[in-house]
Amino acid sequence: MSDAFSIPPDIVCLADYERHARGRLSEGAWAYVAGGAADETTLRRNREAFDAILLKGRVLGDLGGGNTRLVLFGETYEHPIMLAPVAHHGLACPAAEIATAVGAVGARAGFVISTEADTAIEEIAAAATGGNFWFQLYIQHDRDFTHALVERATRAGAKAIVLTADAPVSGVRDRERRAGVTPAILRAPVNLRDARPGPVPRAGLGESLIFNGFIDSAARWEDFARLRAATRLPLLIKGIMAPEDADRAIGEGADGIVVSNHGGRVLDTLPATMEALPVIASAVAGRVPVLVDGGIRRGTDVLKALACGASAVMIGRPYIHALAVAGPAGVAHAVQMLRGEFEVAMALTGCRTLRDVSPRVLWEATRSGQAGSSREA
Ligand SMILES: Cc1cc2nc3c(=O)[nH]c(=O)nc-3n(C[C@H](O)[C@H](O)[C@H](O)COP(=O)(O)O)c2cc1C
Ligand SMILES: CC(C)CC(=O)C(=O)O
Repeated sequence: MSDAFSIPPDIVCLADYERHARGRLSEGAWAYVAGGAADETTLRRNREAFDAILLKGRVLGDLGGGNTRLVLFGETYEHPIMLAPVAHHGLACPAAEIATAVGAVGARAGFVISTEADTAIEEIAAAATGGNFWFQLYIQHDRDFTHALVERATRAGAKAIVLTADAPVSGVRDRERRAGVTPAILRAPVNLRDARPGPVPRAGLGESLIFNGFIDSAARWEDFARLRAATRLPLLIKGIMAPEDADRAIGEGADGIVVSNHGGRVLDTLPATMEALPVIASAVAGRVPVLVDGGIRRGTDVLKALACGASAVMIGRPYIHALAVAGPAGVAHAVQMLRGEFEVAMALTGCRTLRDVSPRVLWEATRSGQAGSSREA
């Protein structure tokens, strides 16, 4: 019998964690974690886009002394794989974000704590000692509280703030509704306990719910400007899917952007992030680091993302699966496997360090758009 913290022996890749996790989570929790918006077109596409890109194998290069190290916002990371902000780790593991933080430190992975974490920021920070964590921000109706939250994360040692901008309203979550998921399956977000609640939007038959309530308190560019003025930490915007928004983000003082469609969970029929990345990286043209997430499941995906202009990648669902199956050891193991696969992919495409990763590792005919990596020669 395996207990919660032992790694099942048949796990050799991230898909194996997914298979095991499905058997461990309730039907509702599975629908919440695995699901995407509406018909899940974007969710599927995130994967398909990676598979459509082919690599160019290279031989007999001198790869001695290689490594996967990078510097991001002044901090050194051993590899470019980070844990994306994911709400409510308590769904997957009783120790919630504490377990994730321990696993992240073990695997030397940067960890982005969600605003909707199930654990106090300070407690997660204590568990993350020795590693780097960032804080993901959802701007709350109560703007003063929002700024106090950023201040808290800063005091706790966050190395960057990631403003998630792509979910001002919730996506159309058919899978969750079919599974009968209600907010009751989630713990109340502990870090938001002291926020002044906004008005509860209500709409009668024939009235607009979104435009009669939700959208009024949604974050805007003015909020970003206020945040920019209030924090000295590196500030990134997550959820950029248009080159125009990337350009504006940089113009407004963003230190980095995350090309993300929220794992296909918000607006269905957005392109895959790997379809958008080359276009956006080209518009950014090396002015700030570009990160990407969505559908990364193999080391070859990490290589493709970096070749298309990303400085680093984030994974979401895969580490939640690992957390559900094997707690902190699972998180560390999942990242370690992905990093190992990435190193194999680097070696077999002739890359000694991340500087060598460029569009040249991609088979020409399968490259979409033009990548604008600052590493490109
Ligand atoms: C269960 C779940 C909860 C999420 N919660 C958040 C969140 O609180 N904040 C956020 O910015 N993104 C959130 N995301 C999106 C992730 O940060 C990330 O963009 C996405 O999971 C990447 O795709 P992947 O799961 O295919 O790796 C969540 C994703 C999942 C699956
Ligand atoms: C609590 C939610 C807003 C978290 C989220 O971003 C998601 O479920 O995708």
